[in-house]
Amino acid sequence: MAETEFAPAKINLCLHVTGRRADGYHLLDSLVVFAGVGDQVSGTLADPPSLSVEGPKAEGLTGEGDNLVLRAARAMGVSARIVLEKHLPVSSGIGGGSADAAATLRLLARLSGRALPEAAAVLALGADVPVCLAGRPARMTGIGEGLAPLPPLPEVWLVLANPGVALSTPAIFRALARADNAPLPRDLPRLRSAADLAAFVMMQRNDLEPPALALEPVIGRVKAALSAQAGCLMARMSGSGATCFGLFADPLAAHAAARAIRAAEPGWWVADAPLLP
Ligand SMILES: C[C@@](CO)(OP(=O)(O)O)[C@H](O)COP(=O)(O)OP(=O)(O)OC[C@H]1O[C@@H](n2ccc(N)nc2=O)[C@H](O)[C@@H]1O
Ligand SMILES: Nc1ncnc2c1ncn2[C@@H]1O[C@H](COP(=O)(O)OP(=O)(O)O)[C@@H](O)[C@H]1O
Repeated sequence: MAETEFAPAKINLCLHVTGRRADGYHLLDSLVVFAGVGDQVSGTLADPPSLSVEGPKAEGLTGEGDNLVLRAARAMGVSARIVLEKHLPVSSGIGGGSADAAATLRLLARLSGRALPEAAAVLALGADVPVCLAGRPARMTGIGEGLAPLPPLPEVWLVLANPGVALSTPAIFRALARADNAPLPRDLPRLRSAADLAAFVMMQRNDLEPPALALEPVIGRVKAALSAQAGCLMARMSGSGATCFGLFADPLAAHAAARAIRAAEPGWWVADAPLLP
């Protein structure tokens, strides 16, 4: 029987780049959360393995061997017939490929009864795959292998907007002016309300935003469109872009904001969803 796993969008509420390793990978200090919008990975055990990609964002992604779903299946050593229903825009800073890889690992572990791969093999799939596999709000450090769970966060809604330009993660890291930026505060304050969370996040940064903005000035319009919506507490770019998020205390305001942006910018991908606990 086919089983399904949800692959939620990953949002970097803040992303401080604090160093660069000898191999070129960057050290990060990031608050990572997940939104109730994402892809779906379904499958059954089958030989030979196969992947079909469906859904509104399937275009541009093929069932070829370099798809992160198939790479994750190979890391599990499990042969399955898999269907990826793609809803998240590709190369957009919300970790769609990493979320798909993590969902595939969970799915195939469930179907086969096998253990998940070792931490190093999970990280080798992508720096964002460990946090996506954990699937809980976390402070992410190292290149993505350091994970500390965050204390419970307040109820908050996210509006995500992407202008339809794909940004390559390595290109954005290459364009970063300096890698030795200040980390997040050592101790995070207790965040009791959406307003507390937004006020704290607003004092932090996404160090990848300036290079992304330089390459794709439209990101400035995306952030401005989110910030201009009634009830938007703050807006910022996620990951290496170009998706930006807005934080909202009120789900109706978030929904109205998403509808308004969609109406004004029919070419953009826009979603509203709760922050997942
Ligand atoms: C920037 C972040 C922030 O969460 O998110 P996205 O923008 O991809 O969503 C991640 O670190 C991306 O993770 P992921 O997309 O899995 O990256 P990988 O495939 O491992 O790496 C792609 C390339 O990005 C660069 N890279 C990635 C991670 C990192 N900590 N330092 C880097 O310098 C390297 O050039 C690497 O070759
Ligand atoms: N299942 C997948 N979904 C999205 N991208 C994938 C997938 N498999 C491989 N990729 C490749 O991974 C790269 C990064 O994709 P993605 O995870 O969407 O970026 P980001 O982490 O910036 O949101 C793209 O070049 C894409 O072609």
